Amino acid sequence: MTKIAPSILSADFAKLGQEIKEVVDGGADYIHIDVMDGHFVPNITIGPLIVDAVRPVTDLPLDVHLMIENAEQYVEAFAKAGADIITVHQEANVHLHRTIQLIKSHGVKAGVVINPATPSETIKPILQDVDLVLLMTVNPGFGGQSFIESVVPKIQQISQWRKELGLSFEIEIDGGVNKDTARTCVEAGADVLVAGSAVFNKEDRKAAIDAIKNAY
Ligand SMILES: O=C(CO)[C@H](O)[C@H](O)COP(=O)(O)O
Ligand SMILES: [Co+2]
Repeated sequence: MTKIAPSILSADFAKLGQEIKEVVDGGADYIHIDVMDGHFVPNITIGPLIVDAVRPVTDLPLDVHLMIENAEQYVEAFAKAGADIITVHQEANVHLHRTIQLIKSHGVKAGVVINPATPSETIKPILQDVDLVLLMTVNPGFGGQSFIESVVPKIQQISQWRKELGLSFEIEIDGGVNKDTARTCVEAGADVLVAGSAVFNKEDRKAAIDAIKNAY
């Protein structure tokens, strides 16, 4: 069963707890939290303080997507705040293997992320060490962008390598996922779909989640 991870980037932050409860009740599997630093991406969003604040709201896994430089400096704070999964960008982590091991040392699942223009080959050496691979289908930084179709062959490639290497990491897709693009992702091998605007920009969150789930 493919999982849905609503991204709180498109939620109303003035009532974040209530917003999260609505997607939990609506059938969400993970809560996706987009952390941006204004350096790696041209936007600033959430820090460990907010992760700590939402931790008591739900028992669902908190899936923390770090779009930041110097991620290793902040891993401990996000782990202590209650992250269950921490993903870091290949493009922003020169010592990627070290950062992945650091995340795991805190008892948190570790994932690697690549941007749409980054080739899959750049993460092949780390596949055996990760719990999750996140493929961006938009350029990171903002919600509400259009799905970049040319990433689909990378989903197929990562799925094929997972099979050939006998690995069991999850494949997550992030950016422009909605009821029209979900099926392509799932057919290519996705296990987890992040959806921000397609869920939080709709009045009825359960109906929005169901519409995505019913599309594949
Ligand atoms: O990482 C992200 C942006 O960098 C977000 O998770 C993503 O864009 C979700 O928003 P939407 O579903 O509206 O595209
Ligand atoms: Co994200």
